[in-house]
Amino acid sequence: MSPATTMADIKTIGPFVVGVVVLLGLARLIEKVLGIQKHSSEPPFIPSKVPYFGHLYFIIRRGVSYYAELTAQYRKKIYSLAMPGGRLYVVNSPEVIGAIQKLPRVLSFWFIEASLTRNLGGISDKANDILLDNARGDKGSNSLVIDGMKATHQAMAGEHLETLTAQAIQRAEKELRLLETSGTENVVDLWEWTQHVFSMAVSRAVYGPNNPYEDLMVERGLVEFSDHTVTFLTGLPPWIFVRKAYKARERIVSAFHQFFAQKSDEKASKLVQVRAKVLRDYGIPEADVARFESVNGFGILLNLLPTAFWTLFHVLADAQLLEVVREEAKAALGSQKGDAILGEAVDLTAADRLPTLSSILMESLRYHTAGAAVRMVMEDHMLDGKFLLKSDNYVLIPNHGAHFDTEAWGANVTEFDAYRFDKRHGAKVHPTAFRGFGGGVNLCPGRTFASRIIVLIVASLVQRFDVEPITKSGGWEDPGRDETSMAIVLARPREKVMVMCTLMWY
Ligand code: HEM
Repeated sequence: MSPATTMADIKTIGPFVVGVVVLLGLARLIEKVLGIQKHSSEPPFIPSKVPYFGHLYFIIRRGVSYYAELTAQYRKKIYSLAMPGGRLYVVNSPEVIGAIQKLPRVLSFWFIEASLTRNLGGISDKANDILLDNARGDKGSNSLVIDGMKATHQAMAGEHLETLTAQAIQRAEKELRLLETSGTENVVDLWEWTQHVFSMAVSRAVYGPNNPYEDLMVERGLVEFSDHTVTFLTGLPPWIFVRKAYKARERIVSAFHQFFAQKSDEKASKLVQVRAKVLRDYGIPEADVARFESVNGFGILLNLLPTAFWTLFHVLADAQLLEVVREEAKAALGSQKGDAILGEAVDLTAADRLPTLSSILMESLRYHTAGAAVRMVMEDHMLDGKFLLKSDNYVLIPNHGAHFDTEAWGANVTEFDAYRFDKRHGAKVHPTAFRGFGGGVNLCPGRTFASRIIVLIVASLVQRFDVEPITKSGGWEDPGRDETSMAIVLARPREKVMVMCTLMWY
């Protein structure tokens, strides 16, 4: 290197280095003045290269992969990250998750659900005050969120579950028939198709004959809206920062305004009726009832769609597995041409006789996990007598930690094992290591409904169609994972999967 080049380098790099040193010094000073007071009993604090702002910066830039990296590097069951305004406790071990699940009121999900609805749904101040009243649980055991959850669990069980399942598969059957009648060979984008079929099936079952999601703009609008969840939650005006998503939300809200104004809820499922009743009993203004329902779309649809996609993809992409599933489907639904039709006559208990498909569904949830559960610490608490959690901070449970824990899942934890959840293959599932449907009191009330319709619809599809990939290699190719959505617990496919569907019976 010549002396001239060295001088030039020093001239350019010099001010940069000075700038970095000044910024680091400033950050250290800010940390000293504004930083949190750490307690020795709190979970160990992970250092950051950049004081005060470092962890926050990497969380915003890298999302869940940042926690995965820290977990691999420090190997802690639970650790703390100091950040502006507080700390984040990150949990990685099924054992600690078990302790957290026993404390739903101290480590609350319901409080978070109540706090987020204002910005997400754009509800009025009056509705927000009612929603937050006793959300901390210090005025007895009733609140809008808790009573709404109780009603939801009841409306998703027993005879209501049967009705929901029957209506969902009948609506899916319409889409399968469309595929049958639009030619013997059809080119389909598998992710687009799966989203449409399952969105129609679930929303028809939930909202009845006047289902607002039958409008394609409303159906697609939910994804546009949910993809900008984080911006909505910041409280920044969405009509300026995420205009398209804001318009999509308002379109959904307006569709639900019309839905309730026309009393379509009276023809909808028990779930819609009881949720609207709880809101009205608590005095929520009618205009806000539609806004609450626009956010409910997140819970009933967004996780279900990628679960259905990955279940279908793994069955189709493995010829041996496909044969096993076809045999199973024949035995469960019947072997005659008409038996795989999901009409009124279909026996819903067939869903319980599809163990390989059910195992593939669960393994899809484990393997493609991308999200995290969040809890608010409502009061200072010594977790399991070992770790002090300070009030008004968040606990984060990135599902990846539990789903890829070698102690819980064994040496093949990084492989997709279709039979991992199949009891006939000796499956023994660790009670808190599987987070696909959450756990404890916050266990997903829609899990049986979602699992049943996915296995029944996939079973019917593979009995009626040959599905071949359209790729250069001619074989199935992994579409990769899109983990950008903060609203869901598993990844969506990153690349398109184009397929040719050929009807088998004609
Ligand atoms: C494959 C589809 C689904 C998946 C993977 C899924 C996943 C989950 C997960 C992981 C949680 C726990 C969240 C946490 O603990 O932080 C949850 C809770 C919930 N899910 Fe689902 N869900 C699915 C379908 C549904 C459906 C169809 C409904 C419709 C009723 C639903 C309604 C709910 C509700 C209301 C909760 C909150 C429960 C509570 O806080 O007590 N889910 N779901």
